[in-house]
Amino acid sequence: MDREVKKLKEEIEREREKGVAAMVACYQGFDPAAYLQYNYMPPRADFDRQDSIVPWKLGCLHRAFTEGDVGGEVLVDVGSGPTLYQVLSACEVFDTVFLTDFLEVNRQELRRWLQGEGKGYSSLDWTPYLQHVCKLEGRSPSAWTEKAARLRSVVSDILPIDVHLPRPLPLDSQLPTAGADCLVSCFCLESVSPDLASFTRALGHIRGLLRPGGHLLLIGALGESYYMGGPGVRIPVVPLDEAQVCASVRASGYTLVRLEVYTLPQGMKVGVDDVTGVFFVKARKP
Ligand SMILES: Nc1ncnc2c1ncn2[C@@H]1O[C@H](CN(CCC[C@H]2CNCc3c2ccc(Cl)c3Cl)CC[C@H](N)C(=O)O)[C@@H](O)[C@H]1O
Repeated sequence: MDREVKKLKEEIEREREKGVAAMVACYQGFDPAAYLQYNYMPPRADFDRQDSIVPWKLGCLHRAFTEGDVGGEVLVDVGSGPTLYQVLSACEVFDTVFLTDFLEVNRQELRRWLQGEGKGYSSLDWTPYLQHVCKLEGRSPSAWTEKAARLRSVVSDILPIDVHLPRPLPLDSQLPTAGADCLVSCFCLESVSPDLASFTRALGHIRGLLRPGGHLLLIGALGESYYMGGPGVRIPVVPLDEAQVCASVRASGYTLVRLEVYTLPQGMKVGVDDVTGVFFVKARKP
Protein backbone atom coordinates (compact mmCIF):
# COMPACT_ATOMS: atom_id res chain seq x y z
CA MET A 1 0.00 0.00 0.00
CA ASP A 2 1.72 3.26 -1.03
CA ARG A 3 2.51 6.00 1.47
CA GLU A 4 -0.29 8.33 0.26
CA VAL A 5 -3.03 5.73 0.76
CA LYS A 6 -1.61 4.78 4.17
CA LYS A 7 -1.66 8.46 5.24
CA LEU A 8 -5.24 8.84 4.04
CA LYS A 9 -6.40 5.75 5.92
CA GLU A 10 -4.75 7.02 9.11
CA GLU A 11 -6.50 10.38 8.63
CA ILE A 12 -9.87 8.66 8.20
CA GLU A 13 -9.25 6.57 11.32
CA ARG A 14 -8.38 9.70 13.33
CA GLU A 15 -11.59 11.41 12.16
CA ARG A 16 -13.60 8.36 13.16
CA GLU A 17 -12.06 8.27 16.61
CA LYS A 18 -12.82 11.97 17.02
CA GLY A 19 -16.48 11.29 16.08
CA VAL A 20 -16.77 8.47 18.59
CA ALA A 21 -15.08 10.54 21.34
CA ALA A 22 -17.50 13.42 20.67
CA MET A 23 -20.39 10.96 21.05
CA VAL A 24 -19.05 9.80 24.43
CA ALA A 25 -18.98 13.45 25.57
CA CYS A 26 -22.64 13.91 24.52
CA TYR A 27 -23.73 10.91 26.58
CA GLN A 28 -22.22 12.28 29.81
CA GLY A 29 -25.37 14.37 30.34
CA PHE A 30 -27.81 11.49 29.67
CA ASP A 31 -30.67 11.60 32.20
CA PRO A 32 -32.47 8.22 32.50
CA ALA A 33 -35.55 9.55 34.31
CA ALA A 34 -36.10 12.36 31.80
CA TYR A 35 -35.41 9.99 28.91
CA LEU A 36 -38.03 7.58 30.19
CA GLN A 37 -40.57 10.41 30.48
CA TYR A 38 -39.86 11.52 26.88
CA ASN A 39 -40.23 8.12 25.25
CA TYR A 40 -42.00 5.66 27.56
CA MET A 41 -45.09 7.57 28.70
CA PRO A 42 -48.13 8.46 26.54
CA PRO A 43 -48.49 9.27 23.70
CA ARG A 44 -45.47 7.16 22.63
CA ALA A 45 -46.40 4.48 25.17
CA ASP A 46 -50.20 4.49 25.01
CA PHE A 47 -51.57 0.95 25.07
CA ASP A 48 -55.04 2.13 24.09
CA ARG A 49 -53.78 3.74 20.86
CA GLN A 50 -53.42 1.55 17.80
CA ASP A 51 -50.81 3.90 16.34
CA SER A 52 -48.60 4.29 19.44
CA ILE A 53 -44.90 3.43 19.04
CA VAL A 54 -44.37 1.19 22.05
CA PRO A 55 -47.24 -1.26 21.31
CA TRP A 56 -45.88 -1.54 17.75
CA LYS A 57 -42.40 -2.41 19.08
CA LEU A 58 -43.79 -4.91 21.58
CA GLY A 59 -45.86 -6.54 18.79
CA CYS A 60 -42.79 -7.00 16.56
CA LEU A 61 -40.80 -8.56 19.41
CA HIS A 62 -43.70 -10.81 20.51
CA ARG A 63 -44.08 -12.17 16.96
CA ALA A 64 -40.34 -12.70 16.56
CA PHE A 65 -40.06 -14.68 19.82
CA THR A 66 -43.15 -16.81 19.23
CA GLU A 67 -42.87 -17.80 15.54
CA GLY A 68 -40.76 -20.81 16.45
CA ASP A 69 -37.31 -20.31 14.88
CA VAL A 70 -35.77 -18.11 17.61
CA GLY A 71 -34.59 -20.01 20.64
CA GLY A 72 -31.75 -21.25 22.80
CA GLU A 73 -30.32 -20.52 26.18
CA VAL A 74 -28.56 -17.13 26.16
CA LEU A 75 -29.81 -13.73 24.94
CA VAL A 76 -27.91 -10.42 25.07
CA ASP A 77 -29.69 -7.06 24.89
CA VAL A 78 -27.24 -4.55 23.37
CA GLY A 79 -27.52 -0.98 24.67
CA SER A 80 -30.43 -1.63 27.06
CA GLY A 81 -30.46 1.91 28.39
CA PRO A 82 -32.81 2.27 31.41
CA THR A 83 -35.56 0.24 29.70
CA LEU A 84 -36.85 -3.31 30.05
CA TYR A 85 -39.61 -3.46 27.41
CA GLN A 86 -37.22 -5.05 24.91
CA VAL A 87 -36.90 -8.31 26.90
CA LEU A 88 -40.50 -8.83 28.08
CA SER A 89 -41.20 -11.42 25.38
CA ALA A 90 -37.63 -12.74 25.28
CA CYS A 91 -37.63 -13.61 29.00
CA GLU A 92 -40.21 -16.39 28.35
CA VAL A 93 -37.95 -18.06 25.76
CA PHE A 94 -34.43 -17.66 27.20
CA ASP A 95 -33.22 -18.81 30.62
CA THR A 96 -30.18 -16.54 30.64
CA VAL A 97 -30.48 -12.84 29.68
CA PHE A 98 -27.68 -10.27 29.79
CA LEU A 99 -28.66 -6.60 29.87
CA THR A 100 -25.95 -4.15 28.82
CA ASP A 101 -25.31 -0.43 28.60
CA PHE A 102 -22.49 2.06 28.13
CA LEU A 103 -23.52 4.26 31.07
CA GLU A 104 -23.42 3.33 34.74
CA VAL A 105 -26.51 5.54 35.39
CA ASN A 106 -28.51 3.25 33.09
CA ARG A 107 -27.08 0.04 34.53
CA GLN A 108 -27.97 1.42 37.98
CA GLU A 109 -31.56 2.13 36.84
CA LEU A 110 -31.91 -1.46 35.63
CA ARG A 111 -30.39 -2.86 38.83
CA ARG A 112 -32.87 -0.89 40.94
CA TRP A 113 -35.84 -2.38 39.10
CA LEU A 114 -34.45 -5.91 39.10
CA GLN A 115 -33.62 -5.83 42.80
CA GLY A 116 -36.63 -3.75 43.84
CA GLU A 117 -39.99 -4.96 45.09
CA GLY A 118 -43.04 -2.80 45.76
CA LYS A 119 -43.21 0.81 44.66
CA GLY A 120 -40.75 3.65 44.20
CA TYR A 121 -37.78 1.56 43.20
CA SER A 122 -37.58 2.68 39.57
CA SER A 123 -38.20 5.83 37.59
CA LEU A 124 -40.95 4.27 35.48
CA ASP A 125 -43.79 1.89 36.37
CA TRP A 126 -43.36 -1.04 33.96
CA THR A 127 -46.64 -2.68 35.02
CA PRO A 128 -48.66 -1.56 31.94
CA TYR A 129 -45.88 -2.97 29.73
CA LEU A 130 -45.90 -6.32 31.54
CA GLN A 131 -49.71 -6.44 31.35
CA HIS A 132 -49.69 -5.61 27.62
CA VAL A 133 -47.20 -8.37 26.77
CA CYS A 134 -49.18 -10.86 28.89
CA LYS A 135 -52.22 -9.99 26.77
CA LEU A 136 -50.19 -10.53 23.57
CA GLU A 137 -49.33 -13.98 24.95
CA GLY A 138 -53.02 -14.79 25.49
CA ARG A 139 -52.61 -14.57 29.27
CA SER A 140 -54.62 -12.52 31.74
CA PRO A 141 -53.04 -9.09 32.37
CA SER A 142 -53.00 -10.06 36.06
CA ALA A 143 -50.21 -12.54 35.17
CA TRP A 144 -47.90 -9.50 35.04
CA THR A 145 -46.55 -10.35 38.49
CA GLU A 146 -45.45 -13.79 37.22
CA LYS A 147 -43.82 -12.16 34.19
CA ALA A 148 -41.98 -9.70 36.43
CA ALA A 149 -40.75 -12.58 38.58
CA ARG A 150 -39.70 -14.54 35.46
CA LEU A 151 -37.76 -11.53 34.13
CA ARG A 152 -36.00 -11.03 37.46
CA SER A 153 -35.09 -14.73 37.53
CA VAL A 154 -33.54 -14.89 34.02
CA VAL A 155 -31.47 -11.67 34.04
CA SER A 156 -28.05 -13.05 34.80
CA ASP A 157 -25.98 -9.83 34.75
CA ILE A 158 -26.00 -6.15 33.76
CA LEU A 159 -22.79 -5.52 31.81
CA PRO A 160 -20.92 -2.50 30.48
CA ILE A 161 -20.78 -2.46 26.66
CA ASP A 162 -19.20 -0.37 23.91
CA VAL A 163 -20.30 -1.30 20.39
CA HIS A 164 -17.39 0.67 18.90
CA LEU A 165 -14.95 -1.92 20.25
CA PRO A 166 -14.26 -5.07 18.24
CA ARG A 167 -14.97 -6.91 21.51
CA PRO A 168 -17.95 -4.89 22.87
CA LEU A 169 -18.24 -6.80 26.20
CA PRO A 170 -15.72 -7.24 29.05
CA LEU A 171 -13.55 -10.34 28.73
CA ASP A 172 -14.96 -11.89 31.92
CA SER A 173 -18.61 -11.53 30.91
CA GLN A 174 -19.52 -15.25 31.19
CA LEU A 175 -20.85 -15.33 27.60
CA PRO A 176 -20.61 -18.85 26.13
CA THR A 177 -17.47 -19.15 23.98
CA ALA A 178 -19.63 -20.06 20.94
CA GLY A 179 -21.57 -16.81 21.51
CA ALA A 180 -25.13 -15.93 22.50
CA ASP A 181 -28.09 -17.64 20.84
CA CYS A 182 -29.85 -14.33 20.23
CA LEU A 183 -29.13 -10.59 20.28
CA VAL A 184 -31.72 -7.86 20.76
CA SER A 185 -30.78 -4.21 20.24
CA CYS A 186 -33.21 -1.30 20.26
CA PHE A 187 -32.37 2.25 19.12
CA CYS A 188 -28.75 1.84 20.10
CA LEU A 189 -26.44 1.59 17.10
CA GLU A 190 -27.74 4.58 15.13
CA SER A 191 -27.89 6.65 18.34
CA VAL A 192 -24.23 6.10 19.15
CA SER A 193 -22.64 6.16 15.68
CA PRO A 194 -21.37 9.41 14.14
CA ASP A 195 -21.88 8.10 10.59
CA LEU A 196 -23.11 5.19 8.46
CA ALA A 197 -19.68 3.50 8.30
CA SER A 198 -19.51 3.52 12.10
CA PHE A 199 -23.07 2.09 12.31
CA THR A 200 -22.13 -0.74 9.94
CA ARG A 201 -18.89 -1.40 11.82
CA ALA A 202 -20.77 -1.61 15.13
CA LEU A 203 -23.12 -4.19 13.57
CA GLY A 204 -20.03 -6.22 12.73
CA HIS A 205 -18.68 -5.89 16.27
CA ILE A 206 -21.86 -7.21 17.91
CA ARG A 207 -22.05 -10.01 15.34
CA GLY A 208 -19.02 -11.44 17.15
CA LEU A 209 -21.23 -11.88 20.26
CA LEU A 210 -23.59 -14.20 18.35
CA ARG A 211 -23.14 -17.89 17.60
CA PRO A 212 -23.47 -19.09 13.97
CA GLY A 213 -27.19 -19.69 13.32
CA GLY A 214 -28.16 -17.19 16.04
CA HIS A 215 -30.65 -14.39 15.47
CA LEU A 216 -30.35 -10.60 15.67
CA LEU A 217 -33.54 -8.61 16.40
CA LEU A 218 -32.77 -4.96 15.69
CA ILE A 219 -35.12 -2.00 16.26
CA GLY A 220 -34.02 1.49 15.32
CA ALA A 221 -34.86 4.97 14.14
CA LEU A 222 -35.28 6.06 10.54
CA GLY A 223 -34.56 9.61 9.34
CA GLU A 224 -33.42 10.82 12.75
CA SER A 225 -30.60 13.35 13.16
CA TYR A 226 -30.83 14.04 16.93
CA TYR A 227 -32.67 13.19 20.12
CA MET A 228 -32.88 14.70 23.61
CA GLY A 229 -31.20 12.50 26.23
CA GLY A 230 -32.31 14.87 28.97
CA PRO A 231 -33.09 18.58 29.42
CA GLY A 232 -30.68 20.41 27.09
CA VAL A 233 -28.84 17.15 26.24
CA ARG A 234 -28.95 16.94 22.44
CA ILE A 235 -27.46 13.71 21.09
CA PRO A 236 -26.62 13.39 17.36
CA VAL A 237 -27.96 10.38 15.45
CA VAL A 238 -26.93 9.11 12.02
CA PRO A 239 -30.01 9.46 9.78
CA LEU A 240 -30.83 6.11 8.14
CA ASP A 241 -33.31 4.99 5.51
CA GLU A 242 -34.61 1.45 4.98
CA ALA A 243 -32.22 0.71 2.09
CA GLN A 244 -29.19 1.72 4.19
CA VAL A 245 -30.35 -0.43 7.11
CA CYS A 246 -30.77 -3.49 4.87
CA ALA A 247 -27.44 -2.86 3.12
CA SER A 248 -25.60 -2.46 6.46
CA VAL A 249 -27.16 -5.61 7.92
CA ARG A 250 -26.04 -7.61 4.87
CA ALA A 251 -22.62 -5.91 4.58
CA SER A 252 -21.84 -6.78 8.22
CA GLY A 253 -22.43 -10.49 7.57
CA TYR A 254 -26.04 -11.25 8.49
CA THR A 255 -28.79 -12.83 6.42
CA LEU A 256 -31.80 -10.48 6.42
CA VAL A 257 -34.97 -12.46 7.33
CA ARG A 258 -37.56 -9.68 7.64
CA LEU A 259 -37.89 -5.88 7.74
CA GLU A 260 -40.97 -4.14 9.18
CA VAL A 261 -41.38 -0.36 9.15
CA TYR A 262 -43.54 1.97 11.26
CA THR A 263 -44.12 5.56 10.11
CA LEU A 264 -44.63 8.07 12.91
CA PRO A 265 -48.07 9.72 12.86
CA GLN A 266 -48.07 13.44 13.71
CA GLY A 267 -49.33 12.66 17.23
CA MET A 268 -46.12 10.78 18.04
CA LYS A 269 -43.86 13.72 17.12
CA VAL A 270 -43.46 15.32 20.54
CA GLY A 271 -40.29 17.38 20.12
CA VAL A 272 -37.83 15.00 21.81
CA ASP A 273 -36.27 13.97 18.49
CA ASP A 274 -36.85 14.32 14.74
CA VAL A 275 -37.39 10.62 14.02
CA THR A 276 -39.69 9.91 11.06
CA GLY A 277 -39.99 6.13 11.27
CA VAL A 278 -38.94 3.00 13.14
CA PHE A 279 -37.53 -0.18 11.59
CA PHE A 280 -37.67 -3.74 12.91
CA VAL A 281 -35.13 -6.17 11.45
CA LYS A 282 -35.02 -9.92 12.03
CA ALA A 283 -31.68 -11.26 10.81
CA ARG A 284 -29.58 -14.38 11.20
CA LYS A 285 -25.84 -15.03 11.46
CA PRO A 286 -25.15 -17.77 8.89
N1 LIG B 1 -20.67 3.16 22.60
C1 LIG B 1 -21.84 2.65 23.04
N2 LIG B 1 -22.05 1.33 22.99
C2 LIG B 1 -23.25 0.79 23.42
N3 LIG B 1 -24.27 1.53 23.90
C3 LIG B 1 -24.07 2.87 23.97
C4 LIG B 1 -22.87 3.49 23.55
N4 LIG B 1 -23.00 4.84 23.75
C5 LIG B 1 -24.21 5.04 24.28
N5 LIG B 1 -24.88 3.86 24.41
C6 LIG B 1 -26.23 3.62 24.96
O1 LIG B 1 -27.15 3.47 23.87
C7 LIG B 1 -28.46 3.67 24.41
C8 LIG B 1 -29.34 4.28 23.32
N6 LIG B 1 -30.75 4.36 23.81
C9 LIG B 1 -31.36 5.64 23.54
C10 LIG B 1 -31.75 5.97 22.12
C11 LIG B 1 -33.21 5.77 21.84
C12 LIG B 1 -34.06 7.01 21.53
C13 LIG B 1 -33.52 7.93 20.48
N7 LIG B 1 -33.94 7.66 19.13
C14 LIG B 1 -35.36 7.60 18.90
C15 LIG B 1 -36.07 6.84 19.96
C16 LIG B 1 -35.46 6.57 21.19
C17 LIG B 1 -36.15 5.87 22.18
C18 LIG B 1 -37.47 5.45 21.95
C19 LIG B 1 -38.09 5.75 20.74
CL1 LIG B 1 -39.73 5.25 20.47
C20 LIG B 1 -37.40 6.43 19.75
CL2 LIG B 1 -38.21 6.75 18.25
C21 LIG B 1 -31.53 3.13 23.63
C22 LIG B 1 -31.97 2.66 24.97
C23 LIG B 1 -32.99 1.50 24.94
N8 LIG B 1 -32.44 0.31 24.26
C24 LIG B 1 -34.31 1.91 24.29
O2 LIG B 1 -34.76 1.15 23.41
O3 LIG B 1 -34.87 2.92 24.71
C25 LIG B 1 -28.27 4.58 25.63
O4 LIG B 1 -28.76 3.90 26.77
C26 LIG B 1 -26.74 4.79 25.74
O5 LIG B 1 -26.26 4.77 27.07
